[in-house]
Amino acid sequence: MAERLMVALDFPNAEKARSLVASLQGIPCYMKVGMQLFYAAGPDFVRELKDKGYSVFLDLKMHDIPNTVRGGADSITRLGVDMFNVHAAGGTAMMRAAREGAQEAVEENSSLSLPLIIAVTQLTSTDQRTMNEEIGIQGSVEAAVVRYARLAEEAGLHGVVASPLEVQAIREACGPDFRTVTPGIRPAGSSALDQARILTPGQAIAGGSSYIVVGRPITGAADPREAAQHIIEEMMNA
Ligand SMILES: O=C(O)c1cc(=O)[nH]c(=O)n1[C@@H]1O[C@H](COP(=O)(O)O)[C@@H](O)[C@H]1O
Repeated sequence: MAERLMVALDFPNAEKARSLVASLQGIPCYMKVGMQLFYAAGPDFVRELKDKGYSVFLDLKMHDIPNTVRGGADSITRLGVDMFNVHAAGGTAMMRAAREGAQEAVEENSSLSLPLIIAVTQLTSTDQRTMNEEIGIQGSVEAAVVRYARLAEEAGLHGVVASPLEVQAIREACGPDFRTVTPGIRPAGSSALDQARILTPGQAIAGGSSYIVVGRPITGAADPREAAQHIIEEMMNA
């Protein structure tokens, strides 16, 4: 079950991230490297995690013209990561380009395997009002997420990032093999902070999430190891 927990290493430097990783030693969770850590510590830290045996999700949320995303996906795949993401809002041509870039890297290097390529739908910090009034997408968040999920599937991607609240609708639209990666996870009693569409770890797993992404409830805990173990227990009992 711990393999379905992705810990978001949102830290300003390698030293702080390394210390959190050390505190979780022996727990076979996925490690997620996002913009803050990657822009500071770069590819070397990703390789360090791979050398330690971790599965790595490189969360850089690419959103650019297809040619640029194809190149980005090629470079990311050469780092040997297990998963990376792009924004579904970039459209199917961009998502296809991400897949092609990753495939080209694998074809040129037989030691690599194709990473899971995942499309971000609506950020879990976005609520209904923001989506309708600011972003300008009408209808429910669930409908918008499902529409993006269908586009991602059509483009040959392996799954989506969404809130656990939308997992059932995504599964109905895209089937059981299509991965759902769900941030917006808050253990009972912990603060939502900037997240808008949240569920507990147990609710997310019971609802069918393939992976749950957890950052501050672990990284900001007084005892991160205990917090992670608690979450894994809750996942197992779900
Ligand atoms: O792609 C992501 O990982 C992501 C997408 C999304 O819609 N919402 C979201 O919170 N995330 C990431 O998931 C993590 C959630 O962290 P916490 O809110 O601290 O648990 C952060 O690293 C976010 O960048």
